[in-house]
Amino acid sequence: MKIIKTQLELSGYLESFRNNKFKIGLVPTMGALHNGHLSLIEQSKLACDLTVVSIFVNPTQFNNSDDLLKYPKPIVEDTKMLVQAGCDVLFLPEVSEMYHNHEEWNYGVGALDKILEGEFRPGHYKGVTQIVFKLFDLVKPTRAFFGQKDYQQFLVIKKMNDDLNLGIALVACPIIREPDGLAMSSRNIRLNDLEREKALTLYQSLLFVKENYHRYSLSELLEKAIGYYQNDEDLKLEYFKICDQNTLLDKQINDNESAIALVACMVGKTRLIDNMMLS
Ligand SMILES: Nc1ncnc2c1ncn2[C@@H]1O[C@H](COP(=O)(O)OP(=O)(O)OP(=O)(O)O)[C@@H](O)[C@H]1O
Ligand SMILES: CC(C)(CO)[C@@H](O)C(=O)[O-]
Ligand code: BAL
Repeated sequence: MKIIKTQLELSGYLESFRNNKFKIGLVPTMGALHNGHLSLIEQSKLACDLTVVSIFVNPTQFNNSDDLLKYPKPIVEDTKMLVQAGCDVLFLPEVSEMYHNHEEWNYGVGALDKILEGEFRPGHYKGVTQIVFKLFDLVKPTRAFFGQKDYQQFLVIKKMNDDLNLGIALVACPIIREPDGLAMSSRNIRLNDLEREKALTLYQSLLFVKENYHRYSLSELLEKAIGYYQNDEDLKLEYFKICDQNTLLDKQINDNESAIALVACMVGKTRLIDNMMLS
């Protein structure tokens, strides 16, 4: 595996592959890799001739400085995992390599920026689109692979890809879970044993809503789902919503048309998100 730290070296390295019409797959990550990330790499290796994984803890998408400071950075373990997974190129830039001072980014994310993650993490998607645009522009991938765990992020990136005619095939990959159902996340390692148990509430409440989607009205479903989080001081629910899969606007009726339940919750000091398709 080739490890590259500068944009100049990466674009130079990729040029001959591009000229030879190699299909390039890009898997953008923030590191602290787990099986969720590896599943994206696997998909890229199946569909592309060369797989580039980026590890970059992007400061502009963090609205909480403590969250940024505490973000895990186990680069030695990550590198080993990437070699084992058959990654071809690891792009590992410093912050100063990706940003210069007083840089502006004015792509408007629109309505998706005001709801759910956009509401609770102001400026988050501005930072995500800023870095993903840079990575797309640099790597010029044929395909880019993202996890459905960050479902709203996928819709935001899809919109940018369409709005700016970037022409990249975007692939949404299923959520990889621990055996008990907890969605894998780099932030899970911050949970203590008790919090790890309580974190399962996200999966359990989503599963309840999926299994009972046609049994109760939407308001009853939401009330029962929110009930999972009540009376526990370690769980601070930010939102539990049942939305249309395309717009992420609240569903009005529980029909069979593209519904998704999404949740964000603080478990102790760790913020977790999860979601589940309902139809
Ligand atoms: N459990 C998972 N299954 C599938 N894809 C995942 C999973 N977790 C993360 N991903 C995807 O991996 C890519 C990189 O995500 P990232 O590096 O932020 O990892 P993460 O585990 O989501 O970390 P965190 O949620 O703590 O920020 C994203 O496209 C994300 O959606
Ligand atoms: C897409 C991404 C790598 C951009 O920093 C990040 O938001 C993530 O890991 O999901
Ligand atoms: N996987 C989303 C990255 C973030 O939480 O900032």
